[in-house]
Amino acid sequence: MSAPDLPLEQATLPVATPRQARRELWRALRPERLGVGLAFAVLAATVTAGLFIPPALGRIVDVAERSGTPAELVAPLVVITVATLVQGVAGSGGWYLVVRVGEKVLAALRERVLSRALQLPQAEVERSGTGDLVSRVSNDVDQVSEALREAVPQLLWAAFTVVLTLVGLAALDWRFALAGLVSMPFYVWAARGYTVVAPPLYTAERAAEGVRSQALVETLGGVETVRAFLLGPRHLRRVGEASEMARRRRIRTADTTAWFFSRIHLGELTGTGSVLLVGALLVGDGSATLGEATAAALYFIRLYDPVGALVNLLDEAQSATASLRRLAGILQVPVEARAGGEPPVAPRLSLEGVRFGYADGPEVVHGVDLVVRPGEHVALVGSSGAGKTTLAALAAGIHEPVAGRVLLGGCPVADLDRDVLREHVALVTQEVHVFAGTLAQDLRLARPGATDEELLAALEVAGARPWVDLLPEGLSTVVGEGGHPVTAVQAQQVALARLALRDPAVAILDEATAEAGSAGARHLERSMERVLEGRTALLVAHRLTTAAAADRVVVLEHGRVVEEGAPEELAAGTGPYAELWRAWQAGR
Ligand SMILES: Nc1ncnc2c1ncn2[C@@H]1O[C@H](COP(=O)(O)OP(=O)(O)OP(=O)(O)O)[C@@H](O)[C@H]1O
Repeated sequence: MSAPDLPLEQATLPVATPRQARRELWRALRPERLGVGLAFAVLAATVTAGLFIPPALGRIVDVAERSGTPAELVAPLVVITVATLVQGVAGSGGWYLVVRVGEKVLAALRERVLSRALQLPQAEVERSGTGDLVSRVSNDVDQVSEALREAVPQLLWAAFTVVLTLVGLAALDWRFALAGLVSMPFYVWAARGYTVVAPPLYTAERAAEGVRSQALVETLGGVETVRAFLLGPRHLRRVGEASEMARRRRIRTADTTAWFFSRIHLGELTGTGSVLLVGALLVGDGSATLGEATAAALYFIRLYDPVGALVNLLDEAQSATASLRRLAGILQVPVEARAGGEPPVAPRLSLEGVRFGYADGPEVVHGVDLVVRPGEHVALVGSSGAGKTTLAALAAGIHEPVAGRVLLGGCPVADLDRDVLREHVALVTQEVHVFAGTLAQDLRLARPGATDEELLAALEVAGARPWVDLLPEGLSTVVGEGGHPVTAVQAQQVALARLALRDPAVAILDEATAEAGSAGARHLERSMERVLEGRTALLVAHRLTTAAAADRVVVLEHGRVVEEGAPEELAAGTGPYAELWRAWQAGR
């Protein structure tokens, strides 16, 4: 395997524009607008209750200054107690409501992103690498979810507090509000600089994280090949370079954040100084009491926390926005527009002049013509790398040809709705997967409504009954990862049983007999024959006994059909198949 060095800035999936991201967020928020309204109302009530506390404290100062009676303290103390209680109760209620709505919105968004991720055109995933996709559905979802849980409730609380506290200051005396506003230019200066500078930094940071994930996935996913070809140092270097880039970008964003905070502190200093100065002047000329000046200073100090939180949140919001744009980016990738098309009438599969290449790589299938007639079993044979698996994926509509057409019953597969296509054509790849869960759940993935009897019948056809009947809890046995272990042959049989349940007219099978051992392989061959009976089938035959049982054999070499015909005729001839057949016989 040649492992060309990947450029660190490789193509990744698209990132949505801020507008597209807002549209996606709004789409997820819309069904929850009642909840959002209620949460807003409760949060506003909480903040309003808090506004009563500084003037009540101011009143206490005034009473103390003129040595008033203890009875005069009762009213302000009651106000403080009630306001504190309301703040506590309504505050936690509002918080709960916001978090609840946030979770619902996040769930809706995550579901849409995941379902779109599963529909992404294979070519797009090949081009951008699975690491980027994994990083988006893990890191970026985490980032947005953290923001919705923490940042959004705080952001709302902070915004309400700032606005309503300024109203409170103005209610005491408009000059206090004016003094408080002196700090604003510093905040705006900080915030504007940050909102302009930070977004590209965060986007770049996330992109570097995506590249690092990709490098890790490639190294760990292909660990055996990496070891076998002594590619460790090269992969380590690549992971190291990607990590270094992610680290450098993280530090750059952290530096920007530190700058931002220093401007905020300048704002706090100026604002508090101005309010105290105005307070002193107003008390001096008798237009305000000492208590009112105290209340004004308390009001302004109350702003520290929310403004600080806004700063923090601006930081988190920027970061979450970058993640949201990456998630929404997945939603912007057009899924192949399949108009629906007329469902195919006959299970006839034809490939006409099909050409294909992976991502930006060279062409690996060079103009293949192939017809599988209804009910016919055609075996694809050829040496490793000839293009058999690729051709099977093209026939199943997983890849789209760059030229030529794949037709099902005369209808171009590219025009067929995916669900219609899957109903008619099923693909069983070499990498069969037994999903964690009970055996029945695993099988019902193919046909959700199937009864236990139907499941058992399908297992019977796939030749799996002998071992399934011995399972401790039969169909309810948990199989796969963390459950009852299944062998490679058993996993294949489960896949074949799923195929029988799905009951497609056309089956495309990439035979995985390589690791099965010869006894297991013979077992599977019989299972396969039974499952394929009556169906149109295209088989990637790694074992020539499978090819010998087919109606027709197509020999592929270097992405081209070099020979085709009935297996016994070809075996008796002198062409490439006869050569493969003799080598196979000799090697048995
Ligand atoms: N995901 C991929 N990305 C890039 N190139 C690929 C990919 N999969 C296969 N190829 C290349 O396409 C060509 C055909 O490969 P393919 O797997 O279809 O051959 P095959 O005949 O099925 O081989 P095998 O019998 O070993 O499975 C090979 O040159 C291979 O390196």
